[in-house]
Amino acid sequence: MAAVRNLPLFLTAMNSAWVVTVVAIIACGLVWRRTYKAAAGPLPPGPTPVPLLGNVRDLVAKELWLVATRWAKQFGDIVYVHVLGQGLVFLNSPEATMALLDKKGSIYGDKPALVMAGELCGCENMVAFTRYGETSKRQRKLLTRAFGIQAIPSYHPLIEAETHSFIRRLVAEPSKYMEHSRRYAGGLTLFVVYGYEATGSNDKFLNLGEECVDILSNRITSGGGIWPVDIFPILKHLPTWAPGSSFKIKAAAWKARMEDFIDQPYHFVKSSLKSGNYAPSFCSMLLEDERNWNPQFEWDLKHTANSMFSASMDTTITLFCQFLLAMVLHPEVLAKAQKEIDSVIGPERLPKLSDRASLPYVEAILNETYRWGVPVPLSLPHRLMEDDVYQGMFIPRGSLVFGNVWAIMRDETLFPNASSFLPERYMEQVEPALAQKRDPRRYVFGFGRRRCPGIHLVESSAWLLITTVLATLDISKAKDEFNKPIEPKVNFSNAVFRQPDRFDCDIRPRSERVLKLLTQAEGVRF
Ligand code: HEM
Repeated sequence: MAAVRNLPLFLTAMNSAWVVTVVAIIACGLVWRRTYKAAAGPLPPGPTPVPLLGNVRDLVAKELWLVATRWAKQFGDIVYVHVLGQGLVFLNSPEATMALLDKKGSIYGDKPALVMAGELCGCENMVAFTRYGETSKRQRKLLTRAFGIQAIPSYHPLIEAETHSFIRRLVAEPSKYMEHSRRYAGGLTLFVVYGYEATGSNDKFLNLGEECVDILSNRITSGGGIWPVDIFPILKHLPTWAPGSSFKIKAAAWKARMEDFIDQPYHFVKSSLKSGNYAPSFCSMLLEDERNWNPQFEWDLKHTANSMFSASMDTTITLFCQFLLAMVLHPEVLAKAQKEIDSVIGPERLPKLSDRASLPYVEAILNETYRWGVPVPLSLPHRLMEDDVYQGMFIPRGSLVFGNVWAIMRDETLFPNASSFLPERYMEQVEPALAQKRDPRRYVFGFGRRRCPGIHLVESSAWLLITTVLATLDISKAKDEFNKPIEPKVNFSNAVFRQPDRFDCDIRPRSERVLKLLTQAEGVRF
């Protein structure tokens, strides 16, 4: 997906003679490759490519998932396109995603090699960028120990505390809901990962973390993440005085900030551990046994820990904003959920994670928020490590494979009236096999060996977040000067996350009693 966004720009920026030469070389390679591979079966169907450039013109930066889903309707479960010979495969059904990304995870578990983001900007050891192999296996092992389902209850008290702080900030400045959700996601991750409690919105690590997420999302991957040096790695050897080498100077500056963010919070945990004054966290849990303190282990730990901040920010903000939007558009759902919460929890306390089993309608809202909101509609691409064949179709090694979560979550046969927000669909009793197939968690957290390791943390934190919002706040459309409701204008400009751009809404506390409960909860840390 990343490749796609930058290519037209990239091509116009290059010297045209050079482009023609390069394209010709790639085309020869392609022709050879296709002839050679014809025996293995046809490529999966897809829109007709133009000679040499492939499907460059078919790919768009904005809401590519809509285009990919139109292809799914036209060509079926699996669609193949290519850009300058780089294959992109879209898997559009539960069956295709499970058969390939899950069941054949050992050959579909790689990630694309990005010279700029990885090697030059220092992100190559972030979990989401790590190539499949020994490093990624060691990182995943650490993540499973600290974020496996059995570890999550130890984070419950801090999830509750961060949720209450978030609601207090929302009450104080409702129009800044996006900033608050960013602060919530960052604060929760810093605490869970490093045991570091951010102080206010001008906190040093929060600021550094946000600066790095900004560098990553808005600079390194702003045009889609593919730079000329990713296509022609030889460019990395350009001296910094040479024309066209400014990317190297930028990369060096960004890398320095990334390294600060890898090192500084990690040193904080180590010195807190030495002083004996620390809050339990992902790092402290793994560092408590000093026998582990060898260079390899510490290197893995600090890079793994650092990956969590950027991985959790946009996903968490997107999920919250989708939930908020659903409540603005569906007052009947909000009212029904509040009725359930009031009857189960009553007016004397705030919700707790232990209330979960007693609130089936709230559970249905969370399910429907994942499904309707689809936070990462094309998931993140996996790189196929060996040639493969699926239903007689040949998938070349090196293809970037996307699970088209959007197409699955909008499949009318699985979800009648799929574009409507209807939590009731998750209240119906259905056969266990169908319930499993319709469970949005199977898709929205990615696939196979790269599936999101934060899922169990999100399951608790997102549930408490939406339940506490429902219990304490009224949400509705904003009003104009004539007191007429303003329809929220919804636009999705982010290329990877389906994060609604800021929209108008009205958020206010449900009652004086709620404000009192929130004040009482203040200062109760654990
Ligand atoms: C609503 C919240 C979240 C959603 C929807 C989400 C979704 C995803 C998706 C779709 C992927 C790509 C999986 C793939 O390549 O197949 C991913 C990867 C990842 N997520 Fe999450 N995520 C969320 C929150 C979090 C949180 C809170 C953390 C950490 C505390 C986290 C840590 C990661 C990491 C480290 C990866 C990279 C895994 C790898 O490549 O091996 N995520 N997530």
